[in-house]
Amino acid sequence: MKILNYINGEYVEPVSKKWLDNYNPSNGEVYSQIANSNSEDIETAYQAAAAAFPKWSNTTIDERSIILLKIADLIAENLDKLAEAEAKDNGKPLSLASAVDIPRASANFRFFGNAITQFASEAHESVGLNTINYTLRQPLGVVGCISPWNLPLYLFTWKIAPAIAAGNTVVAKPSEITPMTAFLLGEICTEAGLPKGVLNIVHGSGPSAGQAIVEHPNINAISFTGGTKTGEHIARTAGPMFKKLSLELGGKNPNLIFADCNYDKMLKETVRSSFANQGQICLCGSRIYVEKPIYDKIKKDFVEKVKQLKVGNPFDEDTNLGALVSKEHLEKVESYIQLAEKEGGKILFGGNRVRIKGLENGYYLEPTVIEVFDNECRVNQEEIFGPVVTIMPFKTEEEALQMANSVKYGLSATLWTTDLNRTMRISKGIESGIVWVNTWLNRDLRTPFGGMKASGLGREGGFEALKFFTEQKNVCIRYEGFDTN
Ligand SMILES: NC(=O)C1=CN([C@@H]2O[C@H](COP(=O)(O)OP(=O)(O)OC[C@H]3O[C@@H](n4cnc5c(N)ncnc54)[C@H](O)[C@@H]3O)[C@@H](O)[C@H]2O)C=CC1
Ligand SMILES: O=C(O)/C=C/C=C(\O)C(=O)O
Repeated sequence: MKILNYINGEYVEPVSKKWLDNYNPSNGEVYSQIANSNSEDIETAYQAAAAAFPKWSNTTIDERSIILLKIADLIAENLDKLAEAEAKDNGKPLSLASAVDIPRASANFRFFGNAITQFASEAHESVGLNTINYTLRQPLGVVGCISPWNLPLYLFTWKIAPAIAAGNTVVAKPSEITPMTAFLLGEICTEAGLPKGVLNIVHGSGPSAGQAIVEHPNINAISFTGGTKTGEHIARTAGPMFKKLSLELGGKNPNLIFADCNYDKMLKETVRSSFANQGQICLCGSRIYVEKPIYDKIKKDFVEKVKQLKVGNPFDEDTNLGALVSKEHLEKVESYIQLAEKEGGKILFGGNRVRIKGLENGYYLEPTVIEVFDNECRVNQEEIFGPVVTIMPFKTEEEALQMANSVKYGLSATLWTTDLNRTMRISKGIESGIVWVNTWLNRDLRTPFGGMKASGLGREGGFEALKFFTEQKNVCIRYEGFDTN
């Protein structure tokens, strides 16, 4: 099977006629071919997007909204097909793709289809000066959206939906590691009546297709989610071109657990925040810090719960962890487990590959819990992005906050306590864009979403995303007033 580009409303082969292998992580086999696009394909996609822009940017808000809501409906109607495609392409449990990834992709279109009808700009009357200022919020033109492999359709649509809702036209590239659901989205957009050229989906590698989007002189903004190193590289290219940039990058998120927490709830959610999606979510709580009096108890109970997780075929109903996304990624995660041992960490559970009968070449790894004794060790500082968590105790609130903040990242943090004053103090002091208290990955799509420090630039979500995808223009009008004499 061939994964083709979707340009100007048509599925087309890449100009080079070259292809990349697409792997099924659950068995390590190549099961389709991906268009290996280059700058020529990006130029074709750009031309289609540029041609569509004048009409789309003048399409009424109602019409845009109706089309976005239709796309949302069609994603929901195709839930089973899309969830199966996602599980096969990514290795994640089908149950997760069905309950989280695909419903959220639909929700992204529904949310921005509705949000655009409520988006407004400001006016400032200069009283006594016969002057009124009003601020236009105009679409940027052709914009680039580049997304990663961990939540493929979920994050692809999280960018595309606000971009087109705001009247832009788009050249988008999903990850070459998980292109399948973005490929399927093309036909859904056609069926929903999205005019040709409004969304162009180009497949291919980061250094070729991705780089060509970022370098294109007339693609005016880049919305990117992915690794921090790639984000840095994109910023170096796009910054001097004065492109608008939204960067949602890596995390090394602390999970601070205090003795006064609701213990059972905390334990259940901490297992989820550690290992959901095989730990491949930038928001996973990969550093667990526990207040000393309950440290030994949590360590024991947490490990007991983790032992019960089933690593297995993504298509089995009782699978909790599926396969990691690629062989390279599996090896990267394993290298951190080896490093942990060298650094003096203690593997409390896991650390080994799992062989699944009939799927022996799949990329399976045990959920792994590592006790660390030095917050500065590399496994506690660097993003692993896999089913690996560290755990260590703290004595005081000040120490917990200091350890939580002493990494280069600042995406999210989770706090478990029933003390309101402590909640307020820590939420204020913590260096992260998102703080969850007694919950995790609890998402209201209206809220600003993104990180500080090396976790990125700007915020997605709600009106923040619509603001990102529009340019403000202030119009100042002096008028003749009434003669008051
Ligand atoms: N949301 C997150 O926080 C994510 C973090 N990561 C982290 O990044 C590490 C590397 O994973 P990768 O798959 O290599 O992610 P990546 O950051 O390289 O890939 C994300 C997207 O960027 C594209 N890309 C790569 N190089 C590009 C370039 N020069 N110009 C434009 N686009 C480019 C890729 O094709 C993909 O669509 C992971 O091990 C993980 O630690 C990976 C995926 C998501
Ligand atoms: O918007 C969300 O709910 C989650 C986003 C997650 C990522 O951006 C990620 O894991 O990269």
